[in-house]
Amino acid sequence: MRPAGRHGPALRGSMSRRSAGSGGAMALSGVRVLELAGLAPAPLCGMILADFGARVVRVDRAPRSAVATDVQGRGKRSLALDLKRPPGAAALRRLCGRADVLIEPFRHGVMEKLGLGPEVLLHENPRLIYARLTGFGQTGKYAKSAGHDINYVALSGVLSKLGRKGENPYAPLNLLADFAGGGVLCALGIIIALYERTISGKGQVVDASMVEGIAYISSFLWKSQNLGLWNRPRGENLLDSGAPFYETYKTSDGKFMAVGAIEPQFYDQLIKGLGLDSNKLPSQLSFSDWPEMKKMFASIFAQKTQSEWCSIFDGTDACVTPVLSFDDAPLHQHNKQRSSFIKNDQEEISPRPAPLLSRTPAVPSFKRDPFIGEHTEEILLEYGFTQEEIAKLYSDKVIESNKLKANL
Ligand SMILES: C[C@H](CCC[C@H](C)C(=O)SCCNC(=O)CCNC(=O)[C@H](O)C(C)(C)COP(=O)(O)OP(=O)(O)OC[C@H]1O[C@@H](n2cnc3c(N)ncnc32)[C@H](O)[C@@H]1OP(=O)(O)O)[C@H]1CC[C@H]2[C@@H]3[C@H](O)C[C@@H]4C[C@H](O)CC[C@]4(C)[C@H]3C[C@H](O)[C@]12C
Repeated sequence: MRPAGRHGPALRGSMSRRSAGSGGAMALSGVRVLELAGLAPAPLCGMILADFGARVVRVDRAPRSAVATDVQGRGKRSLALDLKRPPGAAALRRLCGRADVLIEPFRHGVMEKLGLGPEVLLHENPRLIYARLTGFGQTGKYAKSAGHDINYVALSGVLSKLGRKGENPYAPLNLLADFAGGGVLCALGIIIALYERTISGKGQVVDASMVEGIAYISSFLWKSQNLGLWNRPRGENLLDSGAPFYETYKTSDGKFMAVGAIEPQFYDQLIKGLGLDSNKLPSQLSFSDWPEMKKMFASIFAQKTQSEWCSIFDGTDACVTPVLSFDDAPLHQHNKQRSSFIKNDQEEISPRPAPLLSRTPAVPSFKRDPFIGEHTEEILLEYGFTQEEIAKLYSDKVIESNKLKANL
């Protein structure tokens, strides 16, 4: 269990609770999703769908792994099922027969080995959206290779653009491939396929490769190659820490300010806020002067606290904002005014689902994440299994239930 947040009730109830009902049904209400338990990308994809109303069942492994690794289980229920046992694979086929979406997070070929490939499941349920979220995609030299976020960002070409002058390329945590190019784009692919199904009545396979996902998201970098924004070495360009007006700077209290004053009219307000005279400075886009300008800005930002700089720049168009910690971000006035962060029943703070729909917004669950196997029986009954069939699956050790722990 994650440490309880240190914040008061201010964040709680800042959104209507799903159990309290929030007027209209959510956009994905009624959509049945089966998410085969994976590491990080697929869990985010499933959580996005659950936040917007889909009924997401996470299919965990039985026998249960010691540690539940899905920290993105919000709004999901858990069924523990051994897919390697034929009755377990048969049970998943039955579940898929009544589902709208299947999300599978394994490397290419695993589902086929289990007898659960698209040919089988789409034959039995032609309306199924079969989403395959992988690092390298279902084909190609690396299709059966292991990998993680950094490998995918590297193969996409994007990693070569990330990092400061003179340093190695740097992957920003596992945000770009796992989440932006993986979980989020896979969810987009599923929604697009669901929309198309309203016209054709047919499902299809979504081949979500994280390499291609992050590459696609970086289209701006590719298509702006001729604008002169990226033709200098890594760390010497406009947006990759080369420019003094697109950088972070340390303040006297050891915190940081983020500066993004790109356009001349905003840059002028930055210079004014720093107490400088633009007539005595080099031109904003004088690349050769950028290193010295950076040193000058750094020495000025070091003279005041983060709060003092906020007093100077808040409300201006200088594009200067405080670099907030995870403790501070939920409490910042702007984020509080928009309820951008929520606190669940376990006092855990996390970001509100985005984007905010005006009429059918996401209403995230505030309950704790499910224990592995917590809803096994409930789900099987809901999907048409009889008590006798469930008892047989239990006795064959194909399924596991964790109901007791949940009731403690
Ligand atoms: C979660 C934290 C953050 C990780 C993010 C990281 C940076 C990433 O990039 S995640 C993205 C990884 N890539 C993909 O998802 C692409 C597609 N998937 C794959 O390529 C592969 O799945 C793989 C490479 C990720 C893993 O390969 P693996 O060989 O393990 O699996 P597959 O080939 O896919 O086959 C799956 C097999 O499993 C069988 N299966 C599946 N479901 C069932 C079922 N229900 N019943 C029975 N069997 C099932 C299936 O049949 C396949 O079997 P075969 O292989 O025989 O065919 C993590 C960061 C740090 C981690 C923690 C840390 O490591 C310490 C602990 C270590 C401990 O071991 C676990 C707990 C930890 C706390 C650990 C927890 C988390 O992982 C982290 C926090």
